[in-house]
Amino acid sequence: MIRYIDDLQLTGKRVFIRVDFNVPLEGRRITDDTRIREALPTIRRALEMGGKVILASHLGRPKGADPKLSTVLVAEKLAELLGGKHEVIHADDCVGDNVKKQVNDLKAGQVLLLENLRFHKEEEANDEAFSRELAALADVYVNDAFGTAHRAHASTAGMVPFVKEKAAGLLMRKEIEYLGDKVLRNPQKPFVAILGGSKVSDKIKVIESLLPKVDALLVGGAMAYTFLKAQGIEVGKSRVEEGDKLALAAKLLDTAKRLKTPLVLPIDHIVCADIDGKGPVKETPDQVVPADMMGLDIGPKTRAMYTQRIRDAKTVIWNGPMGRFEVDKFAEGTRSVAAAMSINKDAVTVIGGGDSAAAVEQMGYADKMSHVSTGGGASLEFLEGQPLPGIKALETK
Ligand SMILES: Nc1ncnc2c1ncn2[C@@H]1O[C@H](COP(=O)(O)OP(=O)(O)O)[C@@H](O)[C@H]1O
Ligand SMILES: O=C(OP(=O)(O)O)[C@H](O)COP(=O)(O)O
Repeated sequence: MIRYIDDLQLTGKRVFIRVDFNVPLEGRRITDDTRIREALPTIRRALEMGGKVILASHLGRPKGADPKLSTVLVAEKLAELLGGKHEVIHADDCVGDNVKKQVNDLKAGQVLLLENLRFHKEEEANDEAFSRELAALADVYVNDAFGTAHRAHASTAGMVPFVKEKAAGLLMRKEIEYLGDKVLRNPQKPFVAILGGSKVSDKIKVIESLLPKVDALLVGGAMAYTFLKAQGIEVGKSRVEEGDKLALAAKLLDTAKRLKTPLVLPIDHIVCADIDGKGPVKETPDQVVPADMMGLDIGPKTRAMYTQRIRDAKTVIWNGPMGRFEVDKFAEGTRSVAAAMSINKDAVTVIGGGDSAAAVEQMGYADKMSHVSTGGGASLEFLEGQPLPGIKALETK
């Protein structure tokens, strides 16, 4: 059983909230603040409940203390997003006497954001002494960092047993509710999964786990070419995972056949000799990619077929773009899937993080989905059916 923040008494208590503020940066600019905005409900709730709020996150993958990856930038953005109603104090470390003093001095309504947890290598090593130091800052532990829940680190797992009370935050609750309850455990039928992106090897477990549950699995992106080649179809210069991945794709096609679950592949493509779309771009009449070309997006017939499947579904989960969407000429497949999902108001529509979440955000469809996960790797591992360490650590008997 997992308790949620609303189940606790927070008045006057030191509430340590593990958030995922690992936001994309360009120099000193945060290019997407979604993860900060998604943590606001939990932060506000903890403040309303009278807690002394301590926030902790990693940012990037620093080797030791790296000023370019200081959470100070995030503190500024957070203060702005809180509408100037709460003072956000930045601590220049995440453990030590200074931080302890800052925690003790916290006043009602103030928020303390700790320095990047990964400035200490002990965070990723899940070191016990470091975990105890973090735990010593808190009366209550709240995990709202779904995006990092697949990591067993000090702040997501190690420290939890050393804090008196523990609970999940509101974002964590939303992620578990959509990805777990509404998709994995109790999907309304027809249930359609759409998988794209580039690597079959990264998504193999998700495909295996979803095949017995879905009514159809639609494949797009570079991954489709590994499946087509495994069936002996000419794919030209398209990106393919060779060797044992072809055998793996063939095995998955067999599994789908045995389960009588349609594993649907593109029936036409947008092709070009150049991955960035320099040179002529063509539509193929069928599944075959010309020898000197690459398949870079699904074609119009495939778009229509996938749109129809999505239109008839009651649950849709999508992970991975349908083509090289970063180049406008190859973005139509990804856009049409996003559009079809956004129009189907009768369905639960869930985007499984990563590139597809970035694509729907960029294309303006994000607020039309039932849920857009804040986790890339985490949502994939969740959909594989694995218990995530950050969620497991919250379980009570
Ligand atoms: N047909 C294709 N050919 C080459 N690259 C592709 C193709 N389809 C998708 N991609 C690229 O795959 C990348 C995403 O792959 P991946 O990392 O597996 O997805 P995700 O991050 O959603 O899990 C994107 O950069 C996209 O441009
Ligand atoms: O951004 C994250 O993962 P994601 O890019 O897979 O969504 C998380 O913050 C985890 O970061 P990590 O992959 O450096 O452990």
